[in-house]
Amino acid sequence: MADFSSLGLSDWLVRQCEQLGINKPTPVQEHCMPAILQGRDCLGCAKTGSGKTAAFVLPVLQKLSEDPYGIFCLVLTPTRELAYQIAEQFRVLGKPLGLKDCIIVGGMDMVSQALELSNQPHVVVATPGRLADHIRSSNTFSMSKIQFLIMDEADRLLEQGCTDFTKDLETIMGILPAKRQTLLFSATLTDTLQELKKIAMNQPYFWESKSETRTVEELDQRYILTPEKVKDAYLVHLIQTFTDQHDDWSIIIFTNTCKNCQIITMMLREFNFPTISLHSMMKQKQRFANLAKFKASVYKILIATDVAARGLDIPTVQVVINHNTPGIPKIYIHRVGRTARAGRNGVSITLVTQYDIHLVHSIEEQTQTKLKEYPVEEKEVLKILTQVNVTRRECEIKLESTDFDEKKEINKRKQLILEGKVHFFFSS
Ligand SMILES: Nc1ncnc2c1ncn2[C@@H]1O[C@H](COP(=O)(O)OP(=O)(O)OP(=O)(O)O)[C@@H](O)[C@H]1O
Repeated sequence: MADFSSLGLSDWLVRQCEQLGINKPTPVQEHCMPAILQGRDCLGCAKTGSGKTAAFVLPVLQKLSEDPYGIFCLVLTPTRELAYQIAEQFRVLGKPLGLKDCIIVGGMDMVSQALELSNQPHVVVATPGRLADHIRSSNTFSMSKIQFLIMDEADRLLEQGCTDFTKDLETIMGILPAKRQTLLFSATLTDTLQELKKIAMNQPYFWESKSETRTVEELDQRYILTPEKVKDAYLVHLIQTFTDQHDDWSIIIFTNTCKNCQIITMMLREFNFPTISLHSMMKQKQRFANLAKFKASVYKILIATDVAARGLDIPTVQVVINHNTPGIPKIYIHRVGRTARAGRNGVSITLVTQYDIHLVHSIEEQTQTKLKEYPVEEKEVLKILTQVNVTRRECEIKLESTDFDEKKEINKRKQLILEGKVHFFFSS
C-alpha cells in the first residue's frame, strides 16, 4: 500500500500527519491526492468517516507551501459547524506554514468577518449564504486568483432542499476565476453526479469507493418497531441501558424538527441524562458552545436535527439513534455515519413506527444492507411508559409557555425576507 511520501507529499506534511496518528493513506486519499497534486479537478465519493477531508486538505497545503498567497483556496460547506471543523483541519495540518484561515458563516459578526477577508487569508472556509452576502455588500476582498474551489458535501450544496443554495452559489461562482481546480467530495455524490461534473470541468478525476454497501462494515445497523406512543419510552430505556453499561460512550439522537429536539432534550434532562441540543433555532454561539461541550464529553448525549447529520467527526460517538425514520435514504446514510468512523465500531438504532416500514425498505434498498431488529425487554419499556409520556407532556406544556413557536415564526419570516419572497415584516 502507498504511503503519503510516495503520493507526493513533502516531508513536513508527512510529519504533521504522523503527529495526528494519520500514518497510512485511506483509499480515498490514496486515489484522489495524486490527481489533485497533478492539477486535475476531482470528484471523490467515499463512505462516511473515510478521511475525505484530509484527501483535499493535504494536497492544498502542499500546493500552498510551494506558492503561498491569499486568497488561495475557498472551501464551501453546507453547515456552520462543519466549516469550523474543516478550518481546524487546515489549521492543525498547516501549522508549520503559518497558515491564515478565515471562517465565513451565518450567525456570526459580519464586520469582523469582512475585516478578516480583507486581510487575505490563505484559506477561506464558508457556508454559501454568508459568503454571498459579503460578495454582494463589499469590495474589500478578491477571490479572482484562487487556485482551489472545494465543495465538501457537494451533493447537499447542489440539491434544492429546505435550504436552497442555488442563488448564493451563482453569486460566488461569479467572482471565481475560470482557471482553477475544483474538488468535490461527499459520501453520497452519485445522485447529483451530472450536475457536479458541470462544475468540475477540467477533465475531472472521478473516484468512488467500490463496495456493495453504502454504509461501513463496522456499523451495526438496527431497528426497533414501535407504536408512536411508545417511542419515547423506548428511547429512555435505550439510553438508560447504554449509560448503565458504558462510561465512555457518547450518543447522538436525531429528531425531525427543532421543536421535537427541544422537547426531547427537556424530557431526557428530567430523567437526569446529561443531554444537550443542536438545532437551527438556537443562537449560533449557543450551537458552537453545545457542540464543544458534547465533543469534550461534558455532555454524553446530543439531541440534534439534520443540521448535525453530515460531516461532523466526533470519535467518541458509539451510538446513533434515529428518533424518526429518515424519509430520504441519503439522510439516513449521513446520520448513521456519525458513528463507526475511521475503522471504529458503532451501532445505529432507528425507531420505526408501522407507518415508516416502507421507508426502512427504501433505506435497505439504497444502502444494500438489511437492518436487524434490536432486542429489547418490552416489559421494562412498558414499566416506564406512563412516566415517560407524562414527562413529555409536561415538557410540551413548559415549552408552549415560552416564546419558542413565536421565535420560529419570526425566523421563518426573516428567511422569507432574506430570500426576497416577502418585502416587509408583517405582524399577525
Ligand atoms: N489516513 C488516515 N488514517 C487514520 N485516520 C484518518 C486518516 N485520514 C483521516 N483520518 C481520521 O478519520 C476521521 C474521519 O475523517 P473525515 O472527517 O475526513 O471523514 P469523511 O470521509 O469526511 O466523513 P463524512 O462523509 O462523514 O464527512 C477523522 O478523525 C480523521 O482525522
